[in-house]
Amino acid sequence: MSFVEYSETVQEGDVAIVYLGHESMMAVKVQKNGQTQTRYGAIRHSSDLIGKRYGSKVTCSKGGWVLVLHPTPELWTVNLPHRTQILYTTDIATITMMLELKPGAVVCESGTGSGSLSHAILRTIAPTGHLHTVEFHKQRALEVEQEFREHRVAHLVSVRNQDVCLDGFGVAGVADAVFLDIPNPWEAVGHAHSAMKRHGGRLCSFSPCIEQVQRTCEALAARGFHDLSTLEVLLRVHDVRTVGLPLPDFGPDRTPDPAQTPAPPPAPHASLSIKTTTPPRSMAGHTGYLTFKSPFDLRCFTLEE
Ligand SMILES: C[S@@+](CC[C@H](N)C(=O)[O-])C[C@H]1O[C@@H](n2cnc3c(N)ncnc32)[C@H](O)[C@@H]1O
Repeated sequence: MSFVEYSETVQEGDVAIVYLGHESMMAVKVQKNGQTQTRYGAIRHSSDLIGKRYGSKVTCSKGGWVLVLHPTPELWTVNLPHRTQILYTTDIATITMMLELKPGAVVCESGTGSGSLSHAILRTIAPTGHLHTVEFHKQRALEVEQEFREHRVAHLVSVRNQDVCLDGFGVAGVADAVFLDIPNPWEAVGHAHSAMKRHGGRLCSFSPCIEQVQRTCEALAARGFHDLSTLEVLLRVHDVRTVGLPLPDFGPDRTPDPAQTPAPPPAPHASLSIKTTTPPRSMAGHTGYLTFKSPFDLRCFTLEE
């Protein structure tokens, strides 16, 4: 198992996702003689997991069953141990698209936080790209490094335990894209500029507050970044369902019938069954503003030296 390569069967040392239901999953480190308790009873790793195909149903000790799933960055995002606030898949998808991430890309990121975005970046830039990620909290940097090893993506990422505003990303002139998720991104704009390839690249900064966005835009403009755009991603998921629509009753048919037979009475409570969608009654609200050096700029831009 690796987060960037699919395997057919569960092996000792894998991180598998145990799926009890859409709202109930957990990441499990598969260990010889290990056990995991669920509300359906225990799962014994040696007999119930190791050697089973990913996607299999596994029966727990109390008779209920769960599914054992191959990990993906999306499943990791909803199951990872939270050490910080994290980015979720709706924002991550937009960031990936707007930064034009693809296999082989070199990306700089700070802060690493809980590694939610990092895993999605790694899956996208594998097998030949590289992520340089900077986290100034020592324990968080160590823990995420350990996870990258366990998820077998460590060869694609360098974790640096330093302050990105003071010490930058530790690389110069290599990045196709830079991503910032720190409280004071305007202080890291100069280092983002130095990390990028000389012929340019893409930048995104995530901030929850509009005052942070304003300061970041000022710093970006002062550094020669142009065509800035800020967007907010709000997802509305509509419910697709079947509804019954009552048919109107227009009374008996009064057109003359040549056969003089009385018109049949309308069917009582006639209704039509159709598929339709209903908008959500509530939805996830604001997460943050994403400020980009806009990819809609068709000119090839050159960073000012
Ligand atoms: C909100 S979290 C990032 C979450 C991450 N994007 C994710 O999806 O898991 C912000 C992280 O930035 C780190 N941080 C804040 N300022 C920093 C700086 N100047 N240099 C490096 N890391 C910094 C914090 O320690 C924290 O772990």
